Amino acid sequence: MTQPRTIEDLRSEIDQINRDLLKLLSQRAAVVAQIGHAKTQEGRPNHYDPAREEQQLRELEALNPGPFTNATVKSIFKEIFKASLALEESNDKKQLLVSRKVKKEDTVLDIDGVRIGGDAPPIIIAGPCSIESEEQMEQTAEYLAGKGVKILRGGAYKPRTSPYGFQGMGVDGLILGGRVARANKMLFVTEVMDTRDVEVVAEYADILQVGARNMHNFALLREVGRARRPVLLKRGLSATIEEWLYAAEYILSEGNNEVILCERGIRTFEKWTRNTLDLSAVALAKQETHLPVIVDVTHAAGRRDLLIPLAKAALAVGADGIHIEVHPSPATALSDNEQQLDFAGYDKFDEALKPMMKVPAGV
Ligand SMILES: C=C(O[C@@H]1C=C(C(=O)O)C=C[C@H]1O)C(=O)O
Repeated sequence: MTQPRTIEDLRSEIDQINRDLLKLLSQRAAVVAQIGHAKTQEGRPNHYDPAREEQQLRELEALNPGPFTNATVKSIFKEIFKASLALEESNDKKQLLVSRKVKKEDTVLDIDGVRIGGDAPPIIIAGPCSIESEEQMEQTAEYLAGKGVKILRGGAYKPRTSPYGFQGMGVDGLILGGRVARANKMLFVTEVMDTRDVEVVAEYADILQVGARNMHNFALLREVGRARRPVLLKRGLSATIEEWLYAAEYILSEGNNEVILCERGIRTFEKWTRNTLDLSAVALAKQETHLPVIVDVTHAAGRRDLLIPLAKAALAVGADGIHIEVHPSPATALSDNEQQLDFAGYDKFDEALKPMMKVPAGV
């Protein structure tokens, strides 16, 4: 008669089984990583394959010798699949061109001597929401240049909620914006909304803006990725940080490394501000990527009284610059009346921000 085995003895057998299981799990993970790599090479954006998982679960069910129920076996393997998928995706992320894991040092843009990102002092991008007239653009550019602003903004193509709202001056606006910026030794940034316009916008603008509503327009992202102009990429209204960074990846993957990320507030349940400024996204984007990150305080707040505190907060968390709308007469502006600053308002903004503008961002 054999003696019943002691608990200690049985536990040491379990310990050995654990070691074997761990070895097998690690072997499995190594194979999963290879599959993940192959998927990335094939350009498959989605690593999750529910059909493949389902097939494995069916086979395991058929083979299950017990004593665990099928439901238990399935839930254990589902955990393994989940961990495997996470592994595949994190390996994949390590290879993202936007990632600090790929490029440790900050990307510093130098656009005709205007430096953005890294150790450069924070920059201001300012100008009206829409380009409306010669007088409006000349007055604004002259005023802002006098304040030391190096980058003039102004929309020639406007993504308006209503198709009947003012849609922008189009090519005439581009010509005007470019000319006025140059006359005041400024750079000109303007939004491009359509792949068909990238070429003409790039002809007149120094920086191409992809707006929040187009952050998921992958054809446009690829097209600006092929343009030889830096790109200002706004975060989408409801985009996660990950989606925003993937949008930037589209641009870099086409060979254009000059991307400035712009947080502009996201849609939340809050009604007292137009959007909710997500400062953690700024800090995270700085941490996860090597790209310059700026904050559009105008669209984040949607109201003038918050522009100064939000801009200060943005710089405090490491933003490389601020984007703000300024108009000679906001009350008569063709868009965004509630949120653009007039010149007196900008004087106050400039004064309030001055102490934070000299030091490099991110300290
Ligand atoms: C490893 C793969 O990727 C994922 C992980 C799976 C797994 O761990 O078995 C199965 C399907 C995918 O969701 C694969 O597609 O085979």
